[in-house]
Amino acid sequence: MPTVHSATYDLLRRRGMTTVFGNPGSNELPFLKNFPGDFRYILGLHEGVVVGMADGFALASGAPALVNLHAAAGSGNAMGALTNAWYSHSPLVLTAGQQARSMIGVESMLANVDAPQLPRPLVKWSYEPSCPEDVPRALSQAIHTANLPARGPVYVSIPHDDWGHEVSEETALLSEREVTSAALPSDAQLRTLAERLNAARHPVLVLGPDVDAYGANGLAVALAERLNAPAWVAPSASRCPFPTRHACFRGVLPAAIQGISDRLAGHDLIVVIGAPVFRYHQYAPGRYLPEGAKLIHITCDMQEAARAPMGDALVGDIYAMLDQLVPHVRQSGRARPEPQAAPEPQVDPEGMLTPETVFDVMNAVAPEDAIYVKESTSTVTAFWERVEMRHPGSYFFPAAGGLGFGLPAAVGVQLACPERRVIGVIGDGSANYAITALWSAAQYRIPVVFVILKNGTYGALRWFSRLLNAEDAPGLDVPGLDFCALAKGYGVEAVAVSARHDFEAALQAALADDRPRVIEVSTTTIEP
Ligand SMILES: Cc1ncc(Cn2c(C)c(CCOP(=O)(O)OP(=O)(O)O)sc2=O)c(N)n1
Ligand SMILES: [Ca+2]
Repeated sequence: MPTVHSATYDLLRRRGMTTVFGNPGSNELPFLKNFPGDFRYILGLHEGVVVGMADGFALASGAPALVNLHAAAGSGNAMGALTNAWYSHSPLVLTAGQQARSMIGVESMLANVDAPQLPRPLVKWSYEPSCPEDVPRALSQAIHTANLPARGPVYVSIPHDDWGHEVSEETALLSEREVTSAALPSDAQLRTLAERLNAARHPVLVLGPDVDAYGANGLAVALAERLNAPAWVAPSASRCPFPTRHACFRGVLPAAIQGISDRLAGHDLIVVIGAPVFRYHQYAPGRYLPEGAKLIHITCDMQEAARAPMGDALVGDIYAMLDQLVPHVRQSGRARPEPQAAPEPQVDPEGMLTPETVFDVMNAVAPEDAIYVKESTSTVTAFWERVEMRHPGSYFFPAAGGLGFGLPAAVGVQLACPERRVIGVIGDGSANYAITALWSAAQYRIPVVFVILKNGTYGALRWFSRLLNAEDAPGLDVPGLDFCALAKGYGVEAVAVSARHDFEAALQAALADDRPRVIEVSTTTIEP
């Protein structure tokens, strides 16, 4: 007779979920025993690293990823990383070991009291099966829930004395299921949408992370070229949905209400695709829309559509909708937008580099299909201006701004995409939230190039402190960090540089290596 243990591994195998990201406790050992030879376990030394690696892996592979955490304390450590996974529509299946069923009520050690409540509201679904026999079905429901639109993380708490229980032969039916969605508007809805685009005098596209997640970058280019319209990236960009040297490309919108209206002034139709409307950040009240503008929102997420403060919305599969829409959009007679001018090189002060120079060198040296995992908050604008990104899946940034994403997500992305090189571009503040990811990179020989921009401060907070008139706030500097010593302590070779040619040589050497490397670059601080 099959058991909960054998049925679960059969189900995971059938779904291709044979990589387990985890950090174990005693509650997890009955799940991990007799670990099948065709599975691999990627250990993270902190649950924030575990979920960050799984998040990068799921976002880059486009498939659900399995996470196995320790009960309450482990799941609690993962909540920061879950904020990003929730907003990036990351299909993570989090499992957490629970105390034995008879020991939960007395709240013995390692009991996850009221377990399904713990990860909310950062999961689509959260559950603890009412009996051992229901565990395989619950995991099947978790996998399909994570993967159906809008995709997102789910959580299943499993008592450790369930794994040996026998289950019915019928459980095998779970592994045969195919559950897919085909959310397409009606022909009439698509034609109405096309007519609005064809009638617009000055349309503009605002493209978000779900264009990249659905692999619809090429369709976004086709739409922009049909319309001869400028294409902005939606604010707080967590992915790159459009080639950044295309003539229509205009950069990333500011994350401020009035700032967006100012940038889009003069357009009569704003078409937002694959992003919420909008992921504002700094509080800068103003008009939601420029004078005379209407907004249409195309999204895979009904919550995004429902909560927007203005405009019309259409919910469906981003790729399928654009694929059906583009042929109905007439070729515009407007002139194609002019490409943006390349930014001027910066002059570096003695003994350090400007982030702009770092990015100019990175753009010159890195492979054209490199993948960037970014988490240096004050250098985002300079990065998008100077580093060219052409292909889908080229950029990942924490979708909720929850730091501690960059280092582990870079490891997960590289694990998912061994054929491309991953470069982590991490601030010296952010690097500390999940620094133990370096250990996992070393242990599993995952050749990420970690570039740590060392400006000795929380640069973005310096800017915010001026905006919020709190310049005397304490705790905004991070002096005295030695990332070479830290990296070596976790088994990763590292070098510190402060001159252009040294950084260039170090980056070339790191890209030629099949082991992870850290490059600590002394940089100035720039105003975001
Ligand atoms: C988990 C967590 N803690 C604290 C913050 C607050 N925070 C912090 C601490 C920032 C500074 C990051 O500094 P950095 O060195 O990584 O990058 P820059 O110097 O380029 O800003 S930006 C920001 O929002 C956060 N976003 N997430
Ligand atoms: Ca910094």
